[in-house]
Amino acid sequence: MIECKNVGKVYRRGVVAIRDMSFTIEEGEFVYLLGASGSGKSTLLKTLYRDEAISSGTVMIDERDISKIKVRDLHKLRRDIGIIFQEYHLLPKKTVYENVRFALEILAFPEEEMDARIRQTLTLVELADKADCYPEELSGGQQQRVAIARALINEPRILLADEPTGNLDPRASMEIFRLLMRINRRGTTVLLATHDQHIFQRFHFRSLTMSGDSWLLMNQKKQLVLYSTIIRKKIFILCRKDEHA
Ligand SMILES: Nc1ncnc2c1ncn2[C@@H]1O[C@H](COP(=O)(O)OP(=O)(O)OP(=O)(O)O)[C@@H](O)[C@H]1O
Repeated sequence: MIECKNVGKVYRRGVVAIRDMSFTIEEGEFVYLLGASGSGKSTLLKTLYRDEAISSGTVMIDERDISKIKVRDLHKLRRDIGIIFQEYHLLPKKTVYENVRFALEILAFPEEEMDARIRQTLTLVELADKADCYPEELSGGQQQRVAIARALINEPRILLADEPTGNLDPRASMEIFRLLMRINRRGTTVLLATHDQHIFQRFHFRSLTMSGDSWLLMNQKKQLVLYSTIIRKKIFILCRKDEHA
């Protein structure tokens, strides 16, 4: 479970990226963070990964206050969290297989179990047949899937996805969204930051309407499937497990 209480983040020069944000995300949820450019989505994901320290409030992950984790113990937190970005950050001189293997080497994963784990993960992201290719031989969507495989290789309980489709065309984006949903159905909590509201239409949601302080999203049976709260003009949308199309 992820619990943020009154979280604030102020960068140098006094730039306020997050102001007094509170929410809870249960294990296994699929959470969309929808918001305009500059609304603080990336900052929020970075604070959950402890890549950025928060300025105020508390972030608890599985009842651990992550601000209190010592730098030398950060790897323990990050073992439970995978992260992907708009850019794929693959090693260009390593094959798909080697890129994913490298992540396991860093984690000092048992050598004898590596091959099975890598093959299994490449199968999950539907890249088993590309194991020997180099990144430059892959499409953008395929490169992102390598990045996803690398992020999932240690079977983290949480996957943070920061605009993973930002460089992709609609079709490749759709494949990535579907893959993230599949990963979520296997039990991984997914936080997806995007400013792409069209994904909801593409996933056959019926309407996204404004009601008072909240956005409501109905499916084709007019059931409420998403809700959101507007936090200081920033849109924050939660989608509960198994409720997406
Ligand atoms: N390292 C940094 N130093 C100073 N200010 C920063 C830093 N990173 C982000 N900001 C500022 O914090 C605010 C939120 O930025 P952030 O990148 O979190 O937004 P975002 O919602 O992810 O935007 P986008 O959709 O464009 O990626 C912006 O005003 C940005 O300029």
